[in-house]
Amino acid sequence: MVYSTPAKNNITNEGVQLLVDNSQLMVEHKNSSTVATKEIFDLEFIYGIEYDDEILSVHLIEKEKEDTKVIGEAQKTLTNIRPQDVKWHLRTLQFISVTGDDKQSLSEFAIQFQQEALPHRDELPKTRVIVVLNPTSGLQLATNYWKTVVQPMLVMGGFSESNITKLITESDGKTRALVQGVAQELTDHAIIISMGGDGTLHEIVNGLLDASPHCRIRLGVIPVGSGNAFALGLNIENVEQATLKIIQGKKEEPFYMMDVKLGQSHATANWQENIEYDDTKQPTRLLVVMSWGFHAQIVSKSRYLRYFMGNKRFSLVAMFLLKFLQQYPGELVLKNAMKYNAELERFIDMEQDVVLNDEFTYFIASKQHSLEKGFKIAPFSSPLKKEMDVVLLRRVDAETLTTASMGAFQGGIHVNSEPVEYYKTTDLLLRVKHKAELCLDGEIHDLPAKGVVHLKVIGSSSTESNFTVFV
Ligand SMILES: Nc1ncnc2c1ncn2[C@@H]1O[C@H](COP(=O)(O)OP(=O)(O)OP(=O)(O)O)[C@@H](O)[C@H]1O
Repeated sequence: MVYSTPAKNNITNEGVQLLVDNSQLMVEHKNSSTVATKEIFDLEFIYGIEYDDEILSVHLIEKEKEDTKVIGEAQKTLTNIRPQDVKWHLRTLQFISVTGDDKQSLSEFAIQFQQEALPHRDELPKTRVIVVLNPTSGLQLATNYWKTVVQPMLVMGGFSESNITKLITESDGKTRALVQGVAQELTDHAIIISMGGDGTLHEIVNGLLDASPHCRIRLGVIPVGSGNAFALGLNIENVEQATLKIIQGKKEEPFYMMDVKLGQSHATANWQENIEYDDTKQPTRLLVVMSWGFHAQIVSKSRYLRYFMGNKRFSLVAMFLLKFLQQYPGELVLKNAMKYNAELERFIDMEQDVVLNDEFTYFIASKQHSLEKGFKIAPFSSPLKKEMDVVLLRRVDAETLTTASMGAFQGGIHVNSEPVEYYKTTDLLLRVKHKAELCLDGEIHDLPAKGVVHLKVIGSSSTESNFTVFV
């Protein structure tokens, strides 16, 4: 529906015509010349609309101009190939009526405009919000983002300050128990917001599942970590956009994770049927990745560079590991698998279990398409789909692995090249020959020789749990 009103810019006093059409707000400037210039704002970027004291305020997020510095193809290396961050900022437009007679028109416009742009606005003041903030994630900007962006947006969007509780995470896995405690007291439709990276989200989701509250819980993911793979999997790239999704509440979906069990099997035949699982450990569900070999080594060796180097640390450690490239012997079983066929550009059902007994150079099982911004290692993976994606390379040299990694940084084109094997599965078993380090959602775990890792895809909404994520 199209509706409009005359108004004046509250700061410049310039006369304008406000018009909403086709999910856009148009502000037509009535200059002294006969030609009116127009500014257009998509309603999807609006997080607050107020009509107060006869002033209409429209709060929105806006993309800043991108730095257009382009690196030529030939100059691209693993250390300079990462994409630049696109910055966003908050902006407020303010309008008043032109004459006393127009007041009615402006206030009616405001009501209609709010109903269209923010249809869930009336539910927000009574909604309970728990923000779990990790001040140490990524470049340690979470606290600053909370004060300058997230909290002001939530309140302006309609949440009540008295219904928002902020919890600060604790180190060494203690956040999981903290969230478990909080989740037990939550009522239906409460929102839990993760303000951290994937490690923080991992603890929050595991804590929620431990509590298994019988009410519906809604998860908001605000990426302030280094990788932010889960947020990227939902195409959420920045703090402003993530907060907007929670306020607008347009779409919420259940998501899928990988339930992981660790064990050991010394059996020579039929080892998959003879695994001794370590039942002393708490259940663990992965939201992002299980890796072994080259990738797990990058994560392991770059752990202590987190605060100093941002994501460049991964490239630096990768360059070093490529010089001393190792192969990792093991046995892999993928059940209900599909394999990517680059020529057909689709996955093909495998009639039988995929069984590989070989030396692996690179191995990841991922629920997300990108492990960090730009690094699209499993291009068709999604947290909203029932499969995990497995990307592997066997017995390759450093040059082949470098080419594949560069392909992942170029939109995921590596999956079209011969040495890269790309599968989808719901059930995976891996037995390593030698003692190994595994990366489980960014944390390093030791596996003994003949150690087994078993991954199964599970959903966030089931008989035991019921939670969704804002998408
Ligand atoms: N208050 C705290 N002090 C020190 N460390 C903390 C604190 N709270 C959480 N941590 C640690 O932060 C780590 C998780 O960080 P998180 O994953 O959110 O950020 P990141 O590693 O920068 O991002 P990503 O996982 O997306 O790459 C965990 O190791 C956890 O123990």
